[in-house]
Amino acid sequence: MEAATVAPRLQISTWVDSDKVARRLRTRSAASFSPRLKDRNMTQVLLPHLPTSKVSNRQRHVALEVSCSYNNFPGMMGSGKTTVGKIMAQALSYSFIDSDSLVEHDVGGTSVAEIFKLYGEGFFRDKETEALRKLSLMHRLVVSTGGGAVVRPVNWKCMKKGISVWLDVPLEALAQRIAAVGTGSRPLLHHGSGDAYRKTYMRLTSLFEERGDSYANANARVSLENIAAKLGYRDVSNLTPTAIVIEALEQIESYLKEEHRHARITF
Ligand SMILES: Nc1ncnc2c1ncn2[C@@H]1O[C@H](COP(=O)(O)OP(=O)(O)OP(=O)(O)O)[C@@H](O)[C@H]1O
Ligand SMILES: O=C(O)C1=C[C@@H](O)[C@@H](O)[C@H](O)C1
Repeated sequence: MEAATVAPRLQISTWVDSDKVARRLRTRSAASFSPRLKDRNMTQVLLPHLPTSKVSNRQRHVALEVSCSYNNFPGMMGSGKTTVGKIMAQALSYSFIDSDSLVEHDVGGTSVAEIFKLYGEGFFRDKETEALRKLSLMHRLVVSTGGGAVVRPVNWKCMKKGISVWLDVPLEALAQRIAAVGTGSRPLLHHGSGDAYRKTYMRLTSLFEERGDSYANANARVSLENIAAKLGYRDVSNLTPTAIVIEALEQIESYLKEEHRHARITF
């Protein structure tokens, strides 16, 4: 379903008890949600405006009907697409899938690193395009796309069948996360010797120079630096995945509102 056809279904401005939602968020570690209108393939998400501690008791919340049935997360390696995507899927009562895992499955359970080694990057990219095409036909799904999926325009045709949300994480934070777990499973980073953080940071910098413009094609952008600034944190490493999911839902809501406004002007 094209996002533009989804926009007119957006509903906003529901008032709920902020403390209750904050309590639920703390205990469930995911955005508070209540499945609704299942027959129409919709889910209502209660979305608190952050930070809850800095606003009055009876605070405005947004009820967002996400009637688009396919969301996807492009972003650099290690940006948290899997972590954030799984929580988002749980919040929406959608399924979650990682496009790299689908490629691995389609190549007989061969890991991405092995696929690169045995058949080369071109073969992997073709399989990735095939996987994204299959996924774009599915419903009620959140997808974590491979970090390099954004470079092929044909992949965007698939990703734009739903709403794409770019997880924008500072390269320093990415390099720290990746260096901490090692680069063995990431063939494009697994080169050379020396300090793991520095090597990873340099490689990520050159990949981002090539791809930055492509990530910006996404319908919405979630900047960890912006969330940290809103919450008064100095460092993005203090952000919980739940806070990132909430920001992602807010950005989707803004995107849909803008699409709705645009559709009303056009028609
Ligand atoms: N908000 C966060 N703060 C700190 N670490 C995080 C956060 N989100 C994810 N991580 C960690 O970063 C690493 C990468 O996360 P994840 O696998 O979700 O990223 P990804 O974008 O799916 O990566 P890839 O594209 O390489 O598969 C994991 O070790 C995860 O625990
Ligand atoms: O950024 C990339 O090009 C990649 C990211 C991973 O998700 C895998 O898709 C693969 O390692 C390539």
